[in-house]
Amino acid sequence: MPDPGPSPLWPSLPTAASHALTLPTAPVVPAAPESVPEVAPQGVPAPTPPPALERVLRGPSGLGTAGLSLVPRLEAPVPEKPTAPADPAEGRPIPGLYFHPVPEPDPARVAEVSRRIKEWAVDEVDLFPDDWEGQFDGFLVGRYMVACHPDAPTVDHLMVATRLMVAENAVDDCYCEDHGGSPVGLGGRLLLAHTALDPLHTTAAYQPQWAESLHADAPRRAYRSAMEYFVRQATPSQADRYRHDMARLHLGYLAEAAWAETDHLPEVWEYLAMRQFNNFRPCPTITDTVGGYELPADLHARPDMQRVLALAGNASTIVNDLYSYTKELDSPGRHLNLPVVLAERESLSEKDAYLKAIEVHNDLMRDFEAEAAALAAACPVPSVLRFLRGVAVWVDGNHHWHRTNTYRYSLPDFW
Ligand SMILES: CC(C)=CCC/C(C)=C(\C)COP(=O)(O)OP(=O)(O)O
Ligand SMILES: [Mg+2]
Repeated sequence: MPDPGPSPLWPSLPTAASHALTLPTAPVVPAAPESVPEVAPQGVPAPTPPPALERVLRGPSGLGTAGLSLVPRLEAPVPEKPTAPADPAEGRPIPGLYFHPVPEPDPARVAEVSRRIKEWAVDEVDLFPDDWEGQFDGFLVGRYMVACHPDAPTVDHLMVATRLMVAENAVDDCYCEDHGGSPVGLGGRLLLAHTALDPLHTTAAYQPQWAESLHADAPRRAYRSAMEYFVRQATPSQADRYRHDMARLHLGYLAEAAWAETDHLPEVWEYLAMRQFNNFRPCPTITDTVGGYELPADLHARPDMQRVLALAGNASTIVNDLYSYTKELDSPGRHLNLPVVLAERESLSEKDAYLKAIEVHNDLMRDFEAEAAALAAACPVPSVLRFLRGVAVWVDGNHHWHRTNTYRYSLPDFW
């Protein structure tokens, strides 16, 4: 595959902030956070931006602003042939995948987030039994979140994203997948867990039983606590956005489970529709909360913004399908992912299906970048620009984590 050349989104756009700095492109608007309810259990090429827009995207220039020149979004070296990584622990990128490398996440921040998240998991929510500790550590969530949110102003902001990420994975593992999960009865479990995010409002007689239920298992304890921290940092509309995205996620889990129960093999487009919901979307869409500012609700709701977010989530999620392919082949039963569905539905060899899935991913990435650039040009509001950049950096950080998490993922032997 030819080198993709400069990023079509914003050629040398600074994307990652030193945490000592505030991004200059959008004022940090610390809007009033949503209050915690008392009863809640406490809990291809895109258009080139015009010069003025490009200046905003790049941040300041001129004398004295060098320190504000944030880490650039690096270009993707796309190797024709796999190359052995300098350090085998770093993993290697999927040959032919279109992605942007990111700078190594700040090790001091990674260490602090890792320390604090373990403390939260063990002491605050009793997340896992002792024998799952290795898997918790191997998930490397501190590195993941620092890579995805380089503009977070403080470690506290990073922790908001990190707790949610851990909680989301706890629900997926314990309710849906290989830590006791099952499609049977999933709807009931997910709905009750969803009330940890979107509280039940009922009569005084029934409220206490509901509040108590949120402590009944690790996924609910994690959702309840992570959401409580989140709403302290988020505005009401940011919290509402997150609840909507999580409802989408749970709908996706349910479709996947229903198909597993009836042994239904979806068409490729049907699989892609399910995966648009069973998707990383709730993670990049909190980038403004984690960055300490707000993308106003009416700008978030714009159809062109919604399309950008769906494409970003879809590209990020197909990255997971590609990097987790061998792990999922080794898991019991048939685990759906894009290469598996392509192989079955389009009668392709495993290798050709995997290569086609890479192309699907690359098309999604390019569409995401083109649509984001078009939106930036059409609506050059500072919070929109910063948000789009935050989403793009999240996509890149997500790829970085998948590539480098060799504890969890390994590539198939297709090259
Ligand atoms: C963090 C978050 C919102 C996760 C929701 C859904 C999810 C776990 C993924 C999109 C990752 O996919 P998958 O379940 O296939 O994960 P692994 O391949 O097991 O890492
Ligand atoms: Mg997967």
